[in-house]
Amino acid sequence: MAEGNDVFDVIVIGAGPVGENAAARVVHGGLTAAVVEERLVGGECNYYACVPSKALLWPMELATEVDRMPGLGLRGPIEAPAVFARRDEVVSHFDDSGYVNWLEKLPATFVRGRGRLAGPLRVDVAVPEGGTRSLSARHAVVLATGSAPAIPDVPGLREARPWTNREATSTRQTPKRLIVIGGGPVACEMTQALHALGAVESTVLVREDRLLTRTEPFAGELVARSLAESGIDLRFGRSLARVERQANGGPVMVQTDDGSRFEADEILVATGRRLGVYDIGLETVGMRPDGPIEVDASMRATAVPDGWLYAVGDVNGLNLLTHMGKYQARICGDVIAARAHGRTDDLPSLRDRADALGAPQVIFTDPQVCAVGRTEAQARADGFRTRIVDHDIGAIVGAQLQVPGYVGRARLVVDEDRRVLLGATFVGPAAADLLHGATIAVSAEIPLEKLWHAVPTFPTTSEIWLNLLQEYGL
Ligand SMILES: Cc1cc2nc3c(=O)[nH]c(=O)nc-3n(C[C@H](O)[C@H](O)[C@H](O)COP(=O)(O)OP(=O)(O)OC[C@H]3O[C@@H](n4cnc5c(N)ncnc54)[C@H](O)[C@@H]3O)c2cc1C
Ligand SMILES: NC(=O)c1ccc[n+]([C@@H]2O[C@H](COP(=O)([O-])OP(=O)(O)OC[C@H]3O[C@@H](n4cnc5c(N)ncnc54)[C@H](O)[C@@H]3O)[C@@H](O)[C@H]2O)c1
Repeated sequence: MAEGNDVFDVIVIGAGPVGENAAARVVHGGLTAAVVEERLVGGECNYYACVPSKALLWPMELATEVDRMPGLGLRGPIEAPAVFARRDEVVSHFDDSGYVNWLEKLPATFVRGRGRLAGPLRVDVAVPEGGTRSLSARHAVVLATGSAPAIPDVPGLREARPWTNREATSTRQTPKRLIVIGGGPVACEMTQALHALGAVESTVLVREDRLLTRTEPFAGELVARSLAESGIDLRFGRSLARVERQANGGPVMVQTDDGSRFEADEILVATGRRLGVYDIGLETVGMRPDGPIEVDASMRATAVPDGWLYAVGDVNGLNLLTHMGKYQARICGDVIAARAHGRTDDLPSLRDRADALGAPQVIFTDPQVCAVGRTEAQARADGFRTRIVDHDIGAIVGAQLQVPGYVGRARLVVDEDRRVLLGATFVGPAAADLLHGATIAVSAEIPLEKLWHAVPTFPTTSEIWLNLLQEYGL
């Protein structure tokens, strides 16, 4: 291979949180790296997903908590312009120069443009000034191309220029009448945020018969109850038949398969993700863009001979969550460095265990939905002899002190043969604080008899652990 300025040990395509972390670990491991990004360094997560959505949600959550506490209370509605201004701050006003500096200081070489594989260990970058910059890698190419919003193929939907997470999280104005399509985390979080910020007439059209279908059924039920109590109109079992909006703008009309019609100022499509496998040159290395990039536990793409291609984050479809992608990126960067230096590459820390155990996730609705590991249904489907332990979080003194009238529920999924936790779910206000204990218990497979000695403090909500273990029979 010809050596020159554009030859690096490793090339990372995509500089979302996951690509950035892969590059940092590669450099930390003593290798050189180039990072290619066509849009903003920081990725969907930092500008149009996790970070801005939470900036829009926190005020709603705080306001709700304050309103629940006797003696306090919100005076007047949330001031949407102030919330949008703070959102703009946390997304650095959509300026990625801070992240670019961080990358360059690693040090890594930053290349702005669209990257495409151009055969083994080669990447062509279509640069903004026109033309192509050809890069070569000595050891590995890492795909961290993430995902983009998926828009279902419904007559008139694209022509109606719907909002996706990108418009919803970056808006500076709230539509008064909003229709949301989908019942997953994006639909639930963004409906609540926008409703609190002025979308007074919000309607959610859900294809299934419940919200958040990947979580325990009671999680979707509690979130649905909360949405309905705040005045959000939830319609289950509805599929889109047709969407219409005049070419020159105006209201949008949605017809569902049962013939019902809904009208709103804006429609938000929250129907999942299109993985970043298209137009990235997969065919030049014998692959096809027909699904997630399948990887082994060291994040190496299984379809490519000689093991030089890796895929981390949303693009491998394992768990579409920032913290899981970053975990994979740490493994991937360290494995690449170990292999390049001829060091042992099969240490336990160099293999992905967490994805298969079940990723921890917090859905930042009110109530929060916090889960790790398997649900009851998943555990049974996977053939475990399973026992379920449920408890009302509202029965815990600490929970009632913190949130008067606390409504919430917790569930442990126990593997009866090994007496370890397969999963845990906590739903309720501020329940996120309970999750990491569960994540440790599930990932370390701590026997319940040992967990019994992890004494929760009084009076905190963590005493739910004591009640759950007592309920189990300890
Ligand atoms: C509204 C919303 C809220 C979310 N909230 C949370 C949350 O609270 N917590 C959580 O853990 N997860 C959350 N997620 C999921 C999270 O955003 C993703 O899991 C995360 O962004 C994945 O990171 P990534 O780096 O793999 O991909 P991305 O963030 O999508 O970044 C990929 C990057 O690659 C670039 N790219 C793609 N193709 C190319 C190419 N060919 N050449 C050059 N560059 C390219 C893109 O421009 C992009 O910058 C949320 C998602 C949404 C939509
Ligand atoms: N706090 C968090 O951790 C957080 C927040 C937001 C998103 N995320 C992650 O981002 C990813 C994307 O979230 P999402 O909510 O967009 O996707 P999702 O796949 O979780 O949910 C999509 C929803 O849209 C529905 N749907 C799909 N196609 C449809 C169609 N053609 N017509 C009508 N409905 C349709 C599905 O039935 C489902 O209810 C997920 O993996 C999610 O976990 C995480």
